[in-house]
Amino acid sequence: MSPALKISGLTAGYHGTEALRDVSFQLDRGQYLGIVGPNGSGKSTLIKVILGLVPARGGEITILGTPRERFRSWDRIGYLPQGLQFFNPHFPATVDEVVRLGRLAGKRFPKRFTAEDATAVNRTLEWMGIADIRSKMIGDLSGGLRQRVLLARALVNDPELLVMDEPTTALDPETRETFYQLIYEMNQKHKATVLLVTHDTATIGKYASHLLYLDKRVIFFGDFDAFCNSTDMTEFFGAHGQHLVCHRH
Ligand SMILES: Nc1ncnc2c1ncn2[C@@H]1O[C@H](COP(=O)(O)OP(=O)(O)OP(=O)(O)O)[C@@H](O)[C@H]1O
Repeated sequence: MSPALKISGLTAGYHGTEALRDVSFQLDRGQYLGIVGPNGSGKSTLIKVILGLVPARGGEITILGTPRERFRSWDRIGYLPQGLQFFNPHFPATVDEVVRLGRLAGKRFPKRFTAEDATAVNRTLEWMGIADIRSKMIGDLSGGLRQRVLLARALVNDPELLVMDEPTTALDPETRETFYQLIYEMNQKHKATVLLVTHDTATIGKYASHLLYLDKRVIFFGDFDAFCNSTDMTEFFGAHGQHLVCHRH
């Protein structure tokens, strides 16, 4: 089977700024990649270039076996953008309607809502534990519940690739843990490939199978054991920094 994602020699930037330099890595189906790195290290840019929201300057991207330029099956990808940045709290929609929108987004015209769509929406609402609030206006919910609704929207098409940019920043520690559990379940039970940008280095080792440490270029890419056993990484981060990522509680 083709890899979920293959990136070779990717470079990108904005006007005078270089954001990504010669980035290469490959993620196989079902792997869970944690993307970490300091502020401004290009993590969000990498996600946006993969999704075609920011143009690449050079290099190649293959998504689910198809070159990025020809990839059109966006319903196979679930995307949860950074924080709640694209969310307007006055958006006049119920929880149910927001999740339905995720279902309609992948369709061509005429965008009809079918019985199969209704089943997928119901199943996802149940799974996310938000079926009982389906008629509530999204603007009336707490940040944690709202984020869960947006995750439901990203998951309603049963995506093969789930892409998330710092999804837990607005959440309290308990809600954050529940959120990580839901994503982990998606990865383990549904075999979805996960790409998660996070500053939560102390938690990511518990869930992710692979780690990408980015600082415009790739400082490290590989599985967690390789990271934890790497003397290069001990030198780079210091033993304490390496341990913070490697302890798994
Ligand atoms: N729209 C933009 N226009 C111009 N420069 C940008 C834009 N977005 C990001 N940059 C710059 O590109 C570089 C990489 O930014 P990016 O947001 O990808 O980093 P990041 O690792 O996601 O950061 P953070 O951890 O703070 O979210 C930074 O120098 C940033 O200032």
